[in-house]
Amino acid sequence: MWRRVASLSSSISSSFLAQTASRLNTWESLTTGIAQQAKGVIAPKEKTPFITFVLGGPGSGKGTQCIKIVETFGFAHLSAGDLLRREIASKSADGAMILNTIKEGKIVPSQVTVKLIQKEMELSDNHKFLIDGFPRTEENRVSFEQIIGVEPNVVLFFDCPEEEMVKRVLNRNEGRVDDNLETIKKRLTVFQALSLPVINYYSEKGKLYTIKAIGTEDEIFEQVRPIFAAFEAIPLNTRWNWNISALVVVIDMS
Ligand SMILES: Nc1ncnc2c1ncn2[C@@H]1O[C@H](COP(=O)(O)OP(=O)(O)OP(=O)(O)O)[C@@H](O)[C@H]1O
Ligand SMILES: Nc1ccn([C@H]2C[C@H](O)[C@@H](COP(=O)(O)O)O2)c(=O)n1
Ligand SMILES: [Mg+2]
Repeated sequence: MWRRVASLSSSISSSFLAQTASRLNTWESLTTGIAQQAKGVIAPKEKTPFITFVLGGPGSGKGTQCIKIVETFGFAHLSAGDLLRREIASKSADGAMILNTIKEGKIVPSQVTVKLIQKEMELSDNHKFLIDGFPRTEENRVSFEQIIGVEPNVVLFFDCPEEEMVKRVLNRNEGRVDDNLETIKKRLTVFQALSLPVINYYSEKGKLYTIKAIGTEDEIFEQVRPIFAAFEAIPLNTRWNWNISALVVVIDMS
């Protein structure tokens, strides 16, 4: 089990180390569910998680492209909207509140959504996550950082004209309660007001990859493919989080 974190460089700031140690501890806590399933045998995650946030307006093609990324690059796909819809279907305590929020085109309180994402991450054997439709707001973003304790490695933004998004959503035909003109208008307003600031935040951090989300599904995927191919090409020992692997030694005390 991972127990201690030791510095290789005296020039590393204590706050950096505290942040790094906190991230490792959080990832260790994410393994708890798996460890419990393994009947007391503690099984640490062997790899640092690689997190991709998938952003874009309603109908921009996030879910469609996530399926292709999963097929090609082996990510686990966690759709925030699907997790919320599952809560509604299971008639959980939050189900009615979530249904009303989605019908109104509004955003569900962050703690509810982040807890659902956290549970899925804990249960997954994968370490590469596509988190689709999240974070939709600054509150979502901060809540994820506080509860999960990690930041995304990559943020994809599917940039699509509004008329095209409306057309796609109205043609989707999956029986979604929010696929109607009235709710779509509200969702587009929420996207402009609350989601664009998150996209700008990641742009300033240098993590944003903007995809022109018009054309065929395959044409769009050809813009997505090189982003992940580039990460695949990075050598294993430096791939996921160079600052952690380069500066910190984790001593195995098991
Ligand atoms: N490039 C494309 N051209 C035409 N239609 C597309 C394209 N990509 C996806 N679609 C279709 O548009 C609809 C919306 O796509 P999708 O569900 O992937 O969007 P989304 O971004 O996940 O939307 P939401 O945020 O509402 O979940 C679907 O019916 C899908 O089949
Ligand atoms: N972070 C999120 C993601 C989704 N929701 C709610 C509100 C959305 O309109 C709806 C559908 O999501 P989608 O399937 O389009 O990604 O789910 C939210 O409140 N917070
Ligand atoms: Mg979707």
